[in-house]
Amino acid sequence: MSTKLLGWDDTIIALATPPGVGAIGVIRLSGAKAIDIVNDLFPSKNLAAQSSHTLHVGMLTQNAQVLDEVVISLFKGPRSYTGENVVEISCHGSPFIHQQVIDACLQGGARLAKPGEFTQRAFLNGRLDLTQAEAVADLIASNTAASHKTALQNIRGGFSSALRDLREQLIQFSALIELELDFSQEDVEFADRSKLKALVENAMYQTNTLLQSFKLGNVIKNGVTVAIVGKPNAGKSTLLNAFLNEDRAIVSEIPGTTRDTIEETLNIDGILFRLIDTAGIRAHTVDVIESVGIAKSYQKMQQADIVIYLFDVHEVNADELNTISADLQQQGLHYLLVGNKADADSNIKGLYAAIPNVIFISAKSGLHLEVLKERMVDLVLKDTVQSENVIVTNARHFHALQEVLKSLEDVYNGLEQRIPGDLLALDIRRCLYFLGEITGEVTSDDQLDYIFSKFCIGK
Ligand SMILES: Nc1nc2c(c(=O)[nH]1)N(C=O)[C@@H](CNc1ccc(C(=O)N[C@@H](CCC(=O)O)C(=O)O)cc1)CN2
Ligand SMILES: Nc1nc2c(ncn2[C@@H]2O[C@H](COP(=O)(O)OP(=O)(O)OP(=O)(O)O)[C@@H](O)[C@H]2O)c(=O)[nH]1
Ligand SMILES: [K+]
Ligand SMILES: [Mg+2]
Repeated sequence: MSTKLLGWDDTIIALATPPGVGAIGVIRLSGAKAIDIVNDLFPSKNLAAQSSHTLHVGMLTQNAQVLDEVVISLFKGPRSYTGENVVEISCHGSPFIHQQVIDACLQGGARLAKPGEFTQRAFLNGRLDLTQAEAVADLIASNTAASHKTALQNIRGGFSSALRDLREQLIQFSALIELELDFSQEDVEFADRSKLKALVENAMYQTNTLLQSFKLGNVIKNGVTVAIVGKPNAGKSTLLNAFLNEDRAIVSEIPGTTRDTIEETLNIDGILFRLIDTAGIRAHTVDVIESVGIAKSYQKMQQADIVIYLFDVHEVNADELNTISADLQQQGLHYLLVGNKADADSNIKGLYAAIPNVIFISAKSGLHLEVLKERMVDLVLKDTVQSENVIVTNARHFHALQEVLKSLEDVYNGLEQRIPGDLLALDIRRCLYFLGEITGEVTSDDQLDYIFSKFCIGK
């Protein structure tokens, strides 16, 4: 594996716990000199002589000056997270102490770790494959039970093993083709082409399943943006507040109350919705700030995964609603038409007959809010594959899998057209190459640096 990385032999150091005051702060070192560097600051014991996975309490001391009373954890390579010597220093939770301890180690020969560098080393030492390393970053960023679950599943190698299955099928295919190539002089078709076809079809099916899981994966990882749009006074801000169960946005009977967009998150059934309350849209306004706000409403609407078009049931007729509906549809938006203020006596029945998909609510009283939530979840899950299996959550993996599928299609077409085995072997190799790109078997240093740079420092 790559050893060209600059500073690969260095011993690195970083604060592993969040900066700022906590009860305890953990400073982590990894590298060949980690134990020696800390040992020089730890007079009460010879750490180099201690076994791996042991704890040691004592004073951390530099130039006869005590820095802190600490607990030292020893992990001797290769039995550690990174596969190198790892030492963790648990200090008292003062940023001042952390800085002093880190400075003392820097003077002893360590250097500050780059973001993700501990995990990068774990990867380079074969402790994790790339999908598992990326899942570590996802786990840290996870903010719903679902995103936590998929990240943890991927750290344990769920996605890797799905790829391994795929890989084995392709290798089996290659082997059959190679066999044929060995006998090519005799001009025989050794490999049973219908068997080959079945193998490729199965691989295509598996790749497709993984690709289709990405839509759900993306939802799980990044959430769903929901723009609440409509005319002034439709009750958009009231609806946002009802969703959040708090007075987040200003509500008033004055049209044009909301000027700028307001964004808040809401977890419904494990899906993270990013709700955006927008300025009410009206055709004619002389107010400059309001018209800027309206422009922004349109922009948020275009970018949203889901649009809630909210209207006051007393202020709209069926014709107008049909026009609005057609307009949203034409823009290719996923939208829900929601009639608000259905609490008071109203013309609901007429509207309902006109447009059966309308959801009637009262944002003010909370009437049918649960129905709306259900419809939002339905809309998200509508075209997603429900699966207990592996879910692709990473755009990099998704794009590589698309390349895998393309190569498989080439193989399939090649079989149909009875192209020679050596050409088929090339397509298969390309396929294996893209699979290897996902797990990190074939990657450039630049690509790795890019992936790990998105981690936080100390990870
Ligand atoms: N204190 C601490 N907690 C942590 C981490 C860490 O680095 N330090 N981790 C960092 O993400 C996670 C745990 N990951 C780890 C993975 C492997 C090993 C390790 O020492 N593995 C050895 C020994 C196993 C054994 O003896 O049972 C090995 O696999 O050989 C340690 C932590 C979460 N909690
Ligand atoms: N009766 C009734 N009144 C409501 C309901 N929802 C909102 N309102 C009232 O409608 C008025 C406008 O509500 P807002 O939430 O400020 O409306 P908005 O769509 O955010 O308005 P702008 O920000 O100005 O575009 C307020 O007086 C609310 O109390 C409802 O379900 N029933
Ligand atoms: K208003
Ligand atoms: Mg408002």
